Amino acid sequence: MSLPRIVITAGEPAGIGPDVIVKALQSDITARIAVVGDADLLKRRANMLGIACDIQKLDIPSEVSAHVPNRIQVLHTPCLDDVVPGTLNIANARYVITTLERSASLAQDGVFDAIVTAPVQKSIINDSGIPFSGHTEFFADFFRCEDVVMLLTNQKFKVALATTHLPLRDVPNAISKDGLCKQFRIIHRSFCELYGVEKPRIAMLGLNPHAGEGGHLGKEELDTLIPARDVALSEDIDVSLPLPADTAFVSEAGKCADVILAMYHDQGLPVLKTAGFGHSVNVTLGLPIIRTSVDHGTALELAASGKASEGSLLAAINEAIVCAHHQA
Ligand SMILES: NC(=O)C1=CN([C@@H]2O[C@H](COP(=O)(O)OP(=O)(O)OC[C@H]3O[C@@H](n4cnc5c(N)ncnc54)[C@H](O)[C@@H]3O)[C@@H](O)[C@H]2O)C=CC1
Ligand SMILES: NCC(=O)COP(=O)(O)O
Repeated sequence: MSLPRIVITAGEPAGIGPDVIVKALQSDITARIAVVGDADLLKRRANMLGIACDIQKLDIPSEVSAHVPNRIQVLHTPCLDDVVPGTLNIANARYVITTLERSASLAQDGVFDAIVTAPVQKSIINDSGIPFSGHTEFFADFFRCEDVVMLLTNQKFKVALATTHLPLRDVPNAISKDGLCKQFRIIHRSFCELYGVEKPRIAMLGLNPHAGEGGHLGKEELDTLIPARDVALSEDIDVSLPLPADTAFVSEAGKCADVILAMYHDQGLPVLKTAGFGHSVNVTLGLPIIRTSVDHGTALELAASGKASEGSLLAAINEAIVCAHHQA
């Protein structure tokens, strides 16, 4: 394929999104790259960090050219109010959503092959009156996908989540046999298409301690997880019996698997982030486009300090490039 075309969204303007973008784009990257965000904000943040870079406004998105270190092509989308690094401004919440909508439309129109997102502050978007639980759910809605799967990946683990951004008390009711079956199919198909794995092995974690201890510590394994697995096996999708989550990551079954499916956000992600925070990537499986993201949040306290690492953004851009080549 010709050079993959990547669009990066600039994220929460008061956070470290602009920092990690100007830092990451100092590197040589083999792709066409444009940033959707406020060009003046990026210029100011680069100055604060002492990074000399050429910020070029790009009027026609399809004219995005090959990336050159320290040159940033920007699809200028102005902030709506002042930006003070580290201080959230509710008046800019709508700007953040506009950057997501613009990137999604461009990807939908085939102008870009992949969207890479810098972090947003979910709370300020909600405080502004816009319901928002995450990029994953936003892009699923935008592309009208009933089911998508959040996958985080690094050198050591690939962890998919059966549920994403919801209160812990709502988790058991959000896990259903049909829902799991759809997720198994999405994971299976995506690992074949995006990662070239012929028959992906999915290690499924139990929801309850000791995977329910034969029904004595919770019934979800018997009533929901195992019946969903039976359907998967009948479709030639390789899914394990529910593994006790506390040891799954160090067990042979976990180590041999291509992907571990955790039942909820904080069951899987602390393990993955402990193993590789700063170098992990968040990928949304099941969208009609490629979408990757950083493994971290807005880290407001680090904005404009120069201390935010661009490692995860570089990994997310690289992952998008690899996926784009696999899909070509
Ligand atoms: N992809 C996204 O849009 C994500 C957004 N968030 C949002 O970010 C906000 C803050 O979330 P937190 O839980 O505080 O997580 P956080 O990732 O912003 O911060 C956690 C810790 O990691 C450090 N850290 C984060 N990124 C770093 C980097 N690039 N280099 C060096 N250190 C870094 C921070 O200083 C802090 O100590 C929340 O609103 C959350 O919803 C969180 C995760 C992902
Ligand atoms: N912990 C992952 C996270 O919060 C990022 O989610 P999303 O915004 O990529 O959906």
